[in-house]
Amino acid sequence: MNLIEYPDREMMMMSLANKIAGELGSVLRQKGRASLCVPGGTTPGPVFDMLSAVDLDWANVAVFLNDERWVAEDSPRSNTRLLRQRLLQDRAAKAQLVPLYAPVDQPEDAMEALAEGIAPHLPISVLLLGMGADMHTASLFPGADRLQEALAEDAPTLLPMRAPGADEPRITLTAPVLRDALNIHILITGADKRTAIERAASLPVEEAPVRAVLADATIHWAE
Ligand SMILES: O=C(O)[C@H](O)[C@@H](O)[C@H](O)[C@H](O)COP(=O)(O)O
Repeated sequence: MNLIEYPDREMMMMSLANKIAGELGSVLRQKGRASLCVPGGTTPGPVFDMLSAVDLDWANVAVFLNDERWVAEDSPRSNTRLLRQRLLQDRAAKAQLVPLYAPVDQPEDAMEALAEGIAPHLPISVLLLGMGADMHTASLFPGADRLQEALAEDAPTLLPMRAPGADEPRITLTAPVLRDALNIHILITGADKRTAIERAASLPVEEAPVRAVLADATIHWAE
């Protein structure tokens, strides 16, 4: 497992923001455009703040979430809201936000249209993921209703997901789409998540969905 341990969170966030900016810059130089796929949740905010100030050709960067909670965009639980507030600011305000949410009742009602929006931006140039202590990543939760479908090699780009560990219905990128990313980073903090990711390496993917991306990922950890 490729895990980098940092002396503290601030150094980790700075170093990761630099790494992501470097990888985006190199894809932009090669292809003229790039995509950045990021998690919501409580951990990545400081990386977003630092990235938003970086001098990059943001106008040619498509930004989208790993997964979204099916709540209105003004809900404090909305990952899209977090993206708008913390990443799509300053220089990064020029980036193109590709939605993973639409104001309809259920994720099923918007899934096809949202997947069509994502398709032109695949494969993902830089993928940043979070992880829960239950070893879920994106909304690939252990025990989720459509986990098997989302782990399949021929999974569609997006799937709706409902899980005991999730408060609301979700929509998520599926395992093959995540795994195809050119650069994969997992950002975790705290002793619980360190233990969890180490356990994940020896568990079946159905019990530890993060395992679907582990082989190709760099894990960034600080206490
Ligand atoms: O919408 C979400 O919840 C995320 O995208 C999810 O996969 C997240 O990365 C983990 O749950 C970790 O969340 P924390 O950083 O809040 O622990």
